[in-house]
Amino acid sequence: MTESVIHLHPAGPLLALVGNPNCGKTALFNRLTGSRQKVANYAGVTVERKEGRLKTHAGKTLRLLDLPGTYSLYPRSPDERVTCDVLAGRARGEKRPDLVICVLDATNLRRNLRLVLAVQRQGIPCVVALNMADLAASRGINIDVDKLSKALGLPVVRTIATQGHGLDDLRQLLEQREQWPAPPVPPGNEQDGQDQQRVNAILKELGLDEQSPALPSDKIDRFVLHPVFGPVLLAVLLFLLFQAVFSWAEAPKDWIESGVGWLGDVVGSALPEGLLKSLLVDGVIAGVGSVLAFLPQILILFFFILLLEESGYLPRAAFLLDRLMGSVGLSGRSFIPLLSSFACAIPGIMATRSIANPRDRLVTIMIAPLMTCSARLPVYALLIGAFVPQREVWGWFELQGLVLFVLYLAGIVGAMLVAWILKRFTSARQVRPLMMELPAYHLPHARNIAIGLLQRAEIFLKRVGGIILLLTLALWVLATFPGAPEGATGPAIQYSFAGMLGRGLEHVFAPIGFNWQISLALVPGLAAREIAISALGTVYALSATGTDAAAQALSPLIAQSWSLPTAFSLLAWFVFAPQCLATLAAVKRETGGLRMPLIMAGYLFALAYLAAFVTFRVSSYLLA
Ligand SMILES: Nc1nc2c(ncn2[C@@H]2O[C@H](COP(=O)(O)OP(=O)(O)OP(=O)(O)O)[C@@H](O)[C@H]2O)c(=O)[nH]1
Ligand SMILES: [Mg+2]
Repeated sequence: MTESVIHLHPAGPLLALVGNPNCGKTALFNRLTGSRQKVANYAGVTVERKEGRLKTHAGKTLRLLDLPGTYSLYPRSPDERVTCDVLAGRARGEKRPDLVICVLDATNLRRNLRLVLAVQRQGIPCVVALNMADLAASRGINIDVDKLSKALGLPVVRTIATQGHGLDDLRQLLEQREQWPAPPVPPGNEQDGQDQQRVNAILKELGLDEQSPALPSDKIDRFVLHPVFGPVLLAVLLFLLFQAVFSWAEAPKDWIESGVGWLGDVVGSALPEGLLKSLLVDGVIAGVGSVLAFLPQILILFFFILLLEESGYLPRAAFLLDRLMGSVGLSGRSFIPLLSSFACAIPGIMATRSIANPRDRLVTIMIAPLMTCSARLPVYALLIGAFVPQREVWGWFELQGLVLFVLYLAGIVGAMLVAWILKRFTSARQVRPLMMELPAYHLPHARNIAIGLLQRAEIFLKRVGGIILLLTLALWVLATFPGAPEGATGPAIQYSFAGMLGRGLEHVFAPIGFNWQISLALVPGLAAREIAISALGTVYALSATGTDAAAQALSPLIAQSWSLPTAFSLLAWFVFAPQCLATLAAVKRETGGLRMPLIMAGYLFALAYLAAFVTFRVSSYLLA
């Protein structure tokens, strides 16, 4: 079937930011449009085109595109392809840009200028933003803007995107269409070596052709990338992270829990016995409130992730792990997508677009959900809080943090095993050296970290107030109706739809030690992992007999009613189970079909059941 596409472009000129990875395009984009797209100190942060609007002083609106970074216009990976397609006018539903803003990293003109020449050759009007002017100056690189402008035949503006310097000049340039020059087209083509000669000539003219001196970053790297100290440092960093997730979160978590408990008491005693009270106390407060308590832990996790991202450490870690990942048929390239998956598998799966090799990309997508995403954290924290005693081992390790570390490790080891097995089934990988840029180290800006944390809190609270609330309420309805028959003895929930469903599922899950409450909570938990917690909160609140039906903290409740093997088995289940529909949808989008998400769901469920079964049996035997 042939397909015809009608392009409907919004009116007005279209501008696009183009440049090498990590030169500050998104930082500029955010400043110019007031957006809050992700900025971080490694190559390959932006992997799709993002549109923003820029208001001119005259009141006109210009559309501005932020694009993935690229080294050349010969794309090697799906993210680079996005940029090349936009420049060639091949992007779906998008016209060719009317103006390209070439963003240059002033500290590395040699590499950055080549892309400018390639863009010029596309024949699109072009202006240059000479970004990272502060870093260049601090390294003693002085660039004569007028000379550069003359040499290229293009207007050049010096900018510092992080501080907003030079943006007024840039805006002025963007506002006056008359000033957008059709670029002089350089001779030859991108690959015939002429460009490199021209770049050399330009650098010579600017007096920048000598080697740059050793940088502070290089000195730091001698330690960070050291074959022995490097991995030790990485292990220590990760280990500290998990310790902090428990020890720092303790106090704020207690506050939230007692706040939720207090609210439950107040609402419970203010309302008369009845459906409304049950809805608010058992459904909203006991259910959703039990998830809310995990906000501090999530923020601490993200605090560390943001620090790693902003400092420039991430690509170094990728470098350190390249060998290790090579042994299971992956490369260090997969490290950043996998690490992003600790936040959430979806951006992780998107980030695989920067992997050039299609097979590596697919394998990385398939194992990304095994990385412990932040939605698992509440589940782990709940069970660890309930079953693992708070005490120190070997002097100063918190046992709870240690168990959490082991759970994260289990996910990683599982992922590596799966990658290794997939290697057996797919054609051999050509071994290529890892080519990855190591950006200069930055001290993370407190403001950026604060904004990042606020965004995370917002995402979490929106989830709590959105899908988690919705599904918990749906569960409350199912667990409340139909009511108990005359003369019933047990709590009403046993006679409800949810009770019946739970009892039915219990047959499936009994071999791995799950009771009917857990089996039931896993159903809404398919949509998102934390919902299993709010569902347990509601189910236990509704199961509570007697008069003290006020919202009780979930943790002591399950500590009383579950056996230790059941808790371990549920943890093992959550390490593997694909309890997240949004991830499967993302896999469908990125692989272009239902095949991969179905295979993924199948293998993950099988693995989860197996792991939970073994865990349950072995721990029951050992603890008997
Ligand atoms: N010192 C300094 N840092 C900057 C400047 N502009 C951006 N940065 C930092 O450089 C890093 C990369 O910025 P991004 O905006 O994410 O870069 P990008 O070009 O969008 O990168 P990709 O999306 O990976 O292609 C971040 O850590 C920014 O904070 C600047 O002018 N000066
Ligand atoms: Mg970007």
